[in-house]
Amino acid sequence: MKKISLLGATGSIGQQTLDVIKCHPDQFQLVAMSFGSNLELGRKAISNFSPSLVAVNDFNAYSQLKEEFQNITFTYGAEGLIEAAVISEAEIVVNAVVGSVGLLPTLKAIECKKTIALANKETLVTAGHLVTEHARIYGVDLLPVDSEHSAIFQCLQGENPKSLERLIVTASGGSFRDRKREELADVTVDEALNHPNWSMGAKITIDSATMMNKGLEVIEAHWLFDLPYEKIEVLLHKESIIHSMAEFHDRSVIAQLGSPDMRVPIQYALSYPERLPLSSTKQLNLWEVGKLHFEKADFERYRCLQFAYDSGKIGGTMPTVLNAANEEAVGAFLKGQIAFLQIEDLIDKALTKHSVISSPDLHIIQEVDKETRQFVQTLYS
Ligand SMILES: NC(=O)C1=CN([C@@H]2O[C@H](COP(=O)(O)OP(=O)(O)OC[C@H]3O[C@@H](n4cnc5c(N)ncnc54)[C@H](OP(=O)(O)O)[C@@H]3O)[C@@H](O)[C@H]2O)C=CC1
Ligand SMILES: CC(=O)[C@@H](O)[C@H](O)COP(=O)(O)O
Ligand SMILES: [Mn+2]
Repeated sequence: MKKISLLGATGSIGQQTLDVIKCHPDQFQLVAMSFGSNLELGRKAISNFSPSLVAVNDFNAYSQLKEEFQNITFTYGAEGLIEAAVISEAEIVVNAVVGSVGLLPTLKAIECKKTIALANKETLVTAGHLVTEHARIYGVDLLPVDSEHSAIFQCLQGENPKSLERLIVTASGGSFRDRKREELADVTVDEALNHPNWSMGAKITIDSATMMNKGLEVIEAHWLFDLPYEKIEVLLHKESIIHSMAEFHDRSVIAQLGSPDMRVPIQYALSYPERLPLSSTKQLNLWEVGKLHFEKADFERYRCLQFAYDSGKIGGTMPTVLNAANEEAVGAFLKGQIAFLQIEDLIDKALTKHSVISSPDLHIIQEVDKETRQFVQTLYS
């Protein structure tokens, strides 16, 4: 029985993780969970899984639940999130919170030698060098949940990492893939939230529409698979059937395919190195799909992709700025405070202003994250 602590239980990945746990009660047990403020889903998860510890970010939600479930331990705020990440009963921590708030609990969980099933890509973007170094020092596995990285991880099983030549990360193109840049000036939040293939949380869906999601994933791949940016390519593939590919030095290319369903990579991270059945996911019949399409990524159409490659290559605090500026700009767009194309402009301004600091420690990362958010806020408020 693998005992799991789930950070971000009320989100899109969190809910699908609970679904996987429910399908395999003989394999997985939820011992702790965290969420932000979604009382309804939080309450439901507590009733269904009876974890021994629940961390709630919102104080009112925490107070209410504490009254309702008197045999469960509740904790709240940023400290609470860390308590859930380090709980001694858990051997695996699924990090499914959104944003760089996921960094500290990841580092603390690694220090407690938990296996990390990582959905929260912002953690690796903002401080990939710290997280991977920590994992190496403490001898902890960082298992990818993100579909592209899980695909690559699956393609690499049994292979010698030295023979890996190139990673090909596929991209759906997001909500506006059939529109030209000139047609994006007045797009609405609802239109941007309408992803063609995946049902996901709001922030990642907007990232997918700007293609920042793919940029973040390139940086995530750099850290997870230890490859230089020159060997990581993005390929537009609108069906999201091939989840990514690995090319080896004999020019063999191995791909992982499947119907788009995040429960597959979530379950693989939880069951690794085994595979478990997942009969509720749709079987892939390529005759039903008919054709698969591929296109070269266009860096002028998708400026965020260029920002991400540039920041990743510069390294140091630049990816921290990229991530923090993006989180702020996407948050402002979702609240109707800026237009869609301003997301790119705000990120561009934050990157241009920043003087990079190399090999930053945690304190510097946190300071740069905070300063970047404050700077971006001055640009639209
Ligand atoms: N959704 C997907 O299919 C995929 C997601 N990912 C990545 O996984 C991560 C999660 O994405 P997704 O599930 O879509 O996001 P959601 O927005 O759906 O869920 C985020 C979760 O984090 C919680 N949360 C938000 N802010 C805080 C905070 N300050 N402190 C504690 N908890 C907080 C939310 O709680 P509440 O809602 O209760 O406030 C919720 O449980 C992201 O990094 C994303 O990029 C990667 C691949 C695919
Ligand atoms: C499901 C998943 O892993 C997302 O990150 C997905 O890849 C988003 O789709 P895009 O390819 O449109 O960014
Ligand atoms: Mn992805």
